[in-house]
Amino acid sequence: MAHQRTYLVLENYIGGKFTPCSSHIDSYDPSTGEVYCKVPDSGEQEVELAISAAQEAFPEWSSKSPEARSQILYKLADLIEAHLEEFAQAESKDQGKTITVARNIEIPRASYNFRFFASSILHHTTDCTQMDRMSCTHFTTRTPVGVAGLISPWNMPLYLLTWKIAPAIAMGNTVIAKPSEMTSVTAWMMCKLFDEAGLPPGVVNIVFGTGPRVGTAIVSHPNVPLISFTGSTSTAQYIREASAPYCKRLSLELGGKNPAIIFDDANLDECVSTTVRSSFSNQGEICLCTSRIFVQKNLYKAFLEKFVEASRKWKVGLPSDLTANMGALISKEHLQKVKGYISQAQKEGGKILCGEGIESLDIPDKNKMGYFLLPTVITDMMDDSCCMQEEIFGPVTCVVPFETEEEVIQRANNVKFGLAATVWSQDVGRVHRVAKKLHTGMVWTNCWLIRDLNLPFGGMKASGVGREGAKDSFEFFTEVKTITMKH
Ligand SMILES: NC(=O)C1=CN([C@@H]2O[C@H](COP(=O)(O)OP(=O)(O)OC[C@H]3O[C@@H](n4cnc5c(N)ncnc54)[C@H](O)[C@@H]3O)[C@@H](O)[C@H]2O)C=CC1
Ligand SMILES: N/C(=C\C=C\C(=O)O)C(=O)O
Repeated sequence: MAHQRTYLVLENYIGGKFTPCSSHIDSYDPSTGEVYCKVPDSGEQEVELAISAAQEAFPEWSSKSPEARSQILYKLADLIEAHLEEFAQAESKDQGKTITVARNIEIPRASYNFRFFASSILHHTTDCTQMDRMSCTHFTTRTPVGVAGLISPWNMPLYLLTWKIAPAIAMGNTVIAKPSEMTSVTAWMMCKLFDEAGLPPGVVNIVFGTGPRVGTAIVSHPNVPLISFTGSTSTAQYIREASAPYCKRLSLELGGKNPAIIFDDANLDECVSTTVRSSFSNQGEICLCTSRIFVQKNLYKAFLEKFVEASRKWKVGLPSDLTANMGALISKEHLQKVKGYISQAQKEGGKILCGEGIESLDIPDKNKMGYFLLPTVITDMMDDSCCMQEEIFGPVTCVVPFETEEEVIQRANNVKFGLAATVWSQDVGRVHRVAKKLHTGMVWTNCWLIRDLNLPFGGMKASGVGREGAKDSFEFFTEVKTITMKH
């Protein structure tokens, strides 16, 4: 008898109920290249139902006290934490990331996102000014905006989705959310917890499917006044155009081409180990990953030697391997795209020092069709080459020398993106000068990716519009009104 394959079949979550979909998209296990899950291929009809459910839930949810909403968010955080291991296993299988990253970083952060905004809404204040000469007091009020459209990517699935859902509902909005069709499993699992957490039906609706069908229907819907999106700059451009007729409020968190600037007085061991991490964490699939490393001439040779040695030790393995530093990339297409950049670099005169084409992968036979790639270090690249200008979003990084502070600032700024940078030096004055002159939304000095969720997260130039964080998300997810009282 022929062996019948069984798949994990996801359902939309609309108005507090799981609703099946008649057609599905194949979702692949990146470590084997095999289909293991079927994701609803929803369209306009499902989006309409979800927006209606969100509109219906809005009056009651938005009039709840912050304390009441906060309790529900805390409960949801507790429930995610109680199921941490199931979420971590599912995220690692669905995305290809290591179980270590899913278990120790991403799922705990998804739970913390709810806890963070559950607390932060209890401490909001609004502005008030006095105008005694006119016998007036002015003050502002803030109210939720309405139905929030939230679209998230595949690189940190639950972590980035909850970073949007938590502030949106904490401030009293209701939600239609669309995770990436490539990584929908943990969002679906989270829906199973909403009822137990006490979230009323319709407050969060999740519609699974592709960008062109579900995403387009959300961003061009007149009853969704606000869109928060994380993903590529090209999709963001489309969203700006599609939403323009409705004057929607947009928060766009996009790609980066993040420089590491390493001066010759930097602590070499620390900057090598952190820059390996910043280049290759999560397979280089984080918008904050370093992909251009500028090293001051006197340190260049020593840095390169140690950096290549450390990159070779950055172990690629199965996502379930506890000793692996890196798992599989998200998809076959993405793997081809990243490899394409490496070939292009060689055509443009680049020299590959380790990784793709130099060493071989050590992966079990049953995973040979998985989307694995070794951490790859390239030198001898011109600043205007593809690999130095475009977002690769994979484990590929370029190392180039520089001589002076002025020169490196100009070269680091010479890309269309402006998300994040790292600066390495023991000269405090220099660190401050350089950080101020970089055209990026975030600068980490002598460290990387240490986050205070209170402070603004986001980029300049093609890296985005708007910021997320305690105060910024409060402002984005609420409508402000100025009231003047004459007395
Ligand atoms: N966090 C980041 O900065 C991310 C950057 N990227 C960059 O984008 C490149 C392409 O990756 P993609 O998966 O194609 O990113 P993408 O921007 O197309 O996908 C992000 C989200 O947008 C949705 N989407 C796609 N088309 C849409 C549309 N027309 N309307 C509304 N939503 C839409 C997707 O379904 C997904 O949920 C990557 O190689 C990487 O360079 C991708 C994902 C995350
Ligand atoms: N937005 C992304 C990463 C965020 C990291 C953080 O909030 O700590 C991304 O990769 O798109």
